[in-house]
Amino acid sequence: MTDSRDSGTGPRDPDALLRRAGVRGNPDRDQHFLIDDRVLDRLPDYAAQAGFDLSHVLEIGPGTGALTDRLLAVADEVTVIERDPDLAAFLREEFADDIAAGRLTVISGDALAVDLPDFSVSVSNLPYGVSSELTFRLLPRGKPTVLMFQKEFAERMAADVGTDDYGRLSVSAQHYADVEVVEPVPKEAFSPPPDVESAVVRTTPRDPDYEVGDEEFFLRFVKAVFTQRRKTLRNAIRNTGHISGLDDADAPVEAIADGKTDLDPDVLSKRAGKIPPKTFAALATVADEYGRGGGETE
Ligand SMILES: C[S@@+](CC[C@H](N)C(=O)[O-])C[C@H]1O[C@@H](n2cnc3c(N)ncnc32)[C@H](O)[C@@H]1O
Repeated sequence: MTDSRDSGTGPRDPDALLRRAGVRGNPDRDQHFLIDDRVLDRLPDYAAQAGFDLSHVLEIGPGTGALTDRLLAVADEVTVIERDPDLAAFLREEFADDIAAGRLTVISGDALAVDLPDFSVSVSNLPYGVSSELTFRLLPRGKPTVLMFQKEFAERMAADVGTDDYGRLSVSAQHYADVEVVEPVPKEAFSPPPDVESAVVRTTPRDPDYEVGDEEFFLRFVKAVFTQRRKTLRNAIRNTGHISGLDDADAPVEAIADGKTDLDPDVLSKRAGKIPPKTFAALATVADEYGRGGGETE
C-alpha cells in the first residue's frame, strides 16, 4: 500500500492524492476535487460543532479521498459511494488499512441508485449535476448533513419567505430540516475549478411546525405552484392542476374564496414567494380535500 500519510502525521495532502490516483478531474463526470486544506479540515468540524452523531458518516462522491481521510479521523465508521470505478479502485488501495480495520466501506456505484447504508450523518462534496436528486434522497432519512453545493443552489435552499431566492427548493428542503449556509467556497478551492462559486450547507433535521396529510402531494403541490410564481395563487393553483395532480383545480380555489376553509380568502391574491411553508401546508390540505378524487365539491 502507498504510504498513508504524506508527511508522517496529519491528514493526507490533496495534491499528493491526485498525483497518486493519476487523475485530473473530469468536469463532464462532475469531478472537481477539493484541494484547499482549510476547507477540507472545516467540513468535519461543521458536523462536530453541531454535535452531530459521527458514529457512521456517509460520504457521497469521495473522489481521491481527501475528505474521506479527514472524516476517518473523527468518525467511528465511514461509508463512501463513488461512481467512477477507477477512483473506487484507487480508494480501496489507498485506504486498505481502514477497510481492513472495518472502519471504511467503499461502494462503487451511482449514489442515486445504490442502497444507502444506515448512516448517522452525511458529509459530502456533492457532484453538482445531481445535487438536487441526492439531497432529496438524503433529507427524508431525517439525518443531519454537511454538504457542498453550487452557491446559488445553497442560497435557494436556505432562503426565507419573501426573499428573491425563496422558492420550491426552500420550502421542500426546510420541510425536513433547518438549513444554514455555513461557508462560501471560491472556485479556486477545487481542481479543476468549477464554473460557479460554491457554498457549504448544514442541515439539522426536525419535524415541521405544521401537519401535512400526504407528504408526496404537498411537495408536488409546492412544485406546481412555484412554476407560476409570478401569478397570484388563485391562478397558479388553477393553472397547475396537471402538475400537482388535481382532478378539479377550481374547487379548492372556490372553497377558499367562499370562506369554507380556515384560510383567509386574501391568500388567493398573493404570490407563491410570499407564502410561508405553514400556509403552503394548509393550502395543500385544502387542495387535497377539495380538488382530488371526489372531494367535497358541490
Ligand atoms: C465534486 S467531486 C468531489 C470529490 C471529493 N469528495 C473532493 O472533495 O475532492 C464529486 C465526486 O462524485 C463522483 N460522482 C459523480 N456522480 C456521482 C454519482 N451519481 N454517485 C456517486 N458518485 C458520483 C465523481 O466521480 C467525483 O469523484
